[in-house]
Amino acid sequence: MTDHHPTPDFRFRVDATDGQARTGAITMPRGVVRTPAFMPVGTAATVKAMYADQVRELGADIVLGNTYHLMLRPGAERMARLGGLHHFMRWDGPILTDSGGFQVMSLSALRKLDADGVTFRSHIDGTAHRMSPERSIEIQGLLGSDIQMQLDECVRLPAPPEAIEKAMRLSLRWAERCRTAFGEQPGKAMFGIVQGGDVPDLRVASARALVDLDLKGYAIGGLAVGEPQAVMLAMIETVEPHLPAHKPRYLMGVGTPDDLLRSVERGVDMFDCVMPTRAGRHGLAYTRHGRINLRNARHAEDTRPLDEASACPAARDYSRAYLHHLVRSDEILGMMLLTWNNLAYYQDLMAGMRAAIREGRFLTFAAETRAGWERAEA
Ligand SMILES: CO[C@@H]1O[C@H](CNc2nc3cc4c(=O)[nH]c(N)nc4cc3[nH]2)[C@H]2OC(C)(C)O[C@@H]12
Repeated sequence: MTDHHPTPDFRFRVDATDGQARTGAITMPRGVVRTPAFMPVGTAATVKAMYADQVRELGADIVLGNTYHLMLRPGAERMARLGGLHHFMRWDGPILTDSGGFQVMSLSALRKLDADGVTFRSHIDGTAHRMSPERSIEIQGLLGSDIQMQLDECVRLPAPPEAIEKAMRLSLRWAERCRTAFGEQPGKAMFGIVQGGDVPDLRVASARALVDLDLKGYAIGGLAVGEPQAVMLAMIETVEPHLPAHKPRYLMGVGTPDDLLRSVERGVDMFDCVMPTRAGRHGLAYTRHGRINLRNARHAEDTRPLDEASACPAARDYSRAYLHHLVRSDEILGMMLLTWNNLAYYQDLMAGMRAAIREGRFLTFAAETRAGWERAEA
């Protein structure tokens, strides 16, 4: 496989395909993102319970930050005065930032959306804030983001088709305004976000209109909001043929290990999800043998590690009995070790997919991976 090095501009290369699955890399000044890629979520300038060095060592090339959280605390202008998000959190690789619209609608109180943006009150201290497409891009620039997301409106499903269409068209207008505000930034990218809910015609219209804007990458939004996996997969299948093969596809907020396998199979290149980190904090371990709830009493005297074959110390060097004890005791180390294990498992899964696609055995890899989850624990 051709090795990849950072490049002065933003470039995406597909090295191999297997069916619709692709593997390659995004190269940019701050580093190389091997695809398919999973981005650990670093919402408030930290991947919760992890040191940035650990996140890098377990194989993550890029992390996600959130405009909504960082504009409220510590503040976009303050972050710029402090040298930007990379310096602040000691992450020197690429960072992708979400634009804030989704988080405003899912986290803030008293929000009002209009044609020019969204007005809302902070969930932290109740202060009033205004976010327009231009302000969202300005904030992402102040943070120093390498891949900036357009401001969009994500409608919660189920919703009437008229509401879905209205939000999709607003998001298209905001995509144009974000592209204008972003301008030309050679080593960086602004991605559009395909909306359209669960209405195929609206999904296609959204994708085609965004492709006409000739953006550097395309996200599929409006999913992973509680809809059945079959609906999510159907929307990927609907949108994928209308997205250019030579640009990255990013499925926002996804997902479980099974979601990742099925979405990569359908041509998705990038993912982010709070699942591995959030589950780790709640005592849940993702492993090759499936998901294990360490709170369960059956682990109380189990001296085996989570996975003796793992390169991750959290998976290899600690007994399930100890992890059970930490979780039952609400010890901070329990959250740390299970977060570490989960992120390492997710990165191992992505690395396994990349190799399998290169070797033309993706479907076999997927089947073997699922079989490993089914094999009931001894
Ligand atoms: C497993 O954690 C829950 O699953 C949701 C992740 N699902 C998700 N879908 C998304 C869609 C969009 C979008 O359309 N546009 C923009 N800009 N960003 C988005 C971000 C998204 N993340 C989390 O969101 C809640 C709060 C529902 O719980 C988490």
